[in-house]
Amino acid sequence: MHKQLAYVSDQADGIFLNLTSGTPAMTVVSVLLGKSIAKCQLVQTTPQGQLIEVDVPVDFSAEYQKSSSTAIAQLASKTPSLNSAFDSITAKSTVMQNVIKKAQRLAYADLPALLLGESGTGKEVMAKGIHKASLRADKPFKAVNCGALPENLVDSILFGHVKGAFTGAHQDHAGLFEQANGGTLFLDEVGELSLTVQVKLLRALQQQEITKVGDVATKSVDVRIIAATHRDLFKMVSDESFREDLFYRLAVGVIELPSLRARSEEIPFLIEELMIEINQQMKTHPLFESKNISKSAIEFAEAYSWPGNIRELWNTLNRAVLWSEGKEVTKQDLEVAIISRDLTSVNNGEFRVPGDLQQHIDNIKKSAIESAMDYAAGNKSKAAKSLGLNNHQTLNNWLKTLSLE
Ligand SMILES: Nc1ncnc2c1ncn2[C@@H]1O[C@H](COP(=O)(O)OP(=O)(O)OP(=O)(O)O)[C@@H](O)[C@H]1O
Repeated sequence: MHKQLAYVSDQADGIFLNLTSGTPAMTVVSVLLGKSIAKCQLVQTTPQGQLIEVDVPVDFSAEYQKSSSTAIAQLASKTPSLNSAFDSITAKSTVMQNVIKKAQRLAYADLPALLLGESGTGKEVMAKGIHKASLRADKPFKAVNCGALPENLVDSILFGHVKGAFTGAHQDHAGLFEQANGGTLFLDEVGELSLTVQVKLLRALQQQEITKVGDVATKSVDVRIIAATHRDLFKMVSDESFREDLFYRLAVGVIELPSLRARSEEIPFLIEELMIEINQQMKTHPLFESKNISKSAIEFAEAYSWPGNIRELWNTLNRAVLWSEGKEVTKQDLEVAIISRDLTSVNNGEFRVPGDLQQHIDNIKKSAIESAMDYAAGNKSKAAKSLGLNNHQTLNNWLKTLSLE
């Protein structure tokens, strides 16, 4: 439309723009263009089919024209640029880019969101992104792990309490709903909530008000809920361990975070970013030297299944950087650094231990001993103590068996 108008305005003596046709967003674009670039006469159609002139008493300066045309170009483009709120989320694969586009749309809509996905797939970072991209960005973001809420304190943690409500309640306490008022409350692992708490949560969401423990008055709260779970909530609803009414209240905008294996093309980019972060973090350590990672290690990482997803990748890289001997993290360093449940996992029906388990244990021991000896400036008793060993004799045995002497 921008191009068309610019072309027509060169040719014609006068241009009329009818604001009635199209969506409200198109009307806004027409007014902006008509009052700035092409200086059109704005008209609209009456219900009787007549054309009447519209008076829009604004004029845009040349300065504004420049910025408005960028904004118009963005408005008109099919794929709006991604909000910087999601910058910390690596999304190189098509599947992740689509997830972020959905999340961005959801952020603007201010609806409850439900994030599904295996552990470590980035549900919490996504919740933060949605909050930052929303109109609530300058209001609080509070997060709670529902799986870690003690049953006897859950009311107080979520809804708060007044002084004297129970033994130990020495002063009034604002619960998470009140602390997040105006902003977002992230309910992580929502599938872990007991049925009793689910009822209380549902009530707070339905009525948009809370009652503190020990209080009679209610308080209105305006909180956007983003819930997350690695559980199959649909199944939980069908076997009645999760309330259906609460499910439908939370599952308005559902976003599924894909596992890392489902977006393995992203692994090299993630590794690159995580290595920069790890090197940066370790910089303060006096014995640390910056490390890079070999091509074969990256290829190994791309082929590995990462059951713990990005969290596991991050932890494994940290361990590999810490224990690797050279300046480059090798495939073997990475294999050795993979611990976690994969050690006991069954692959293709066969028990599989990635890498050499004894080698892995020896490497950990060697590095720990070397660091302890550095720290103790060669004093074996001090080094043994710092390693948690009972006496330096045990350290001597270790030094011998690991050929460090
Ligand atoms: N796309 C991504 N880009 C970069 N880092 C990411 C990405 N997704 C997740 N991470 C990082 O991976 C780690 C795990 O992410 P997060 O805690 O958000 O996962 P989660 O799905 O909420 O896990 P859980 O279900 O166990 O709570 C964090 O350190 C996070 O910063």
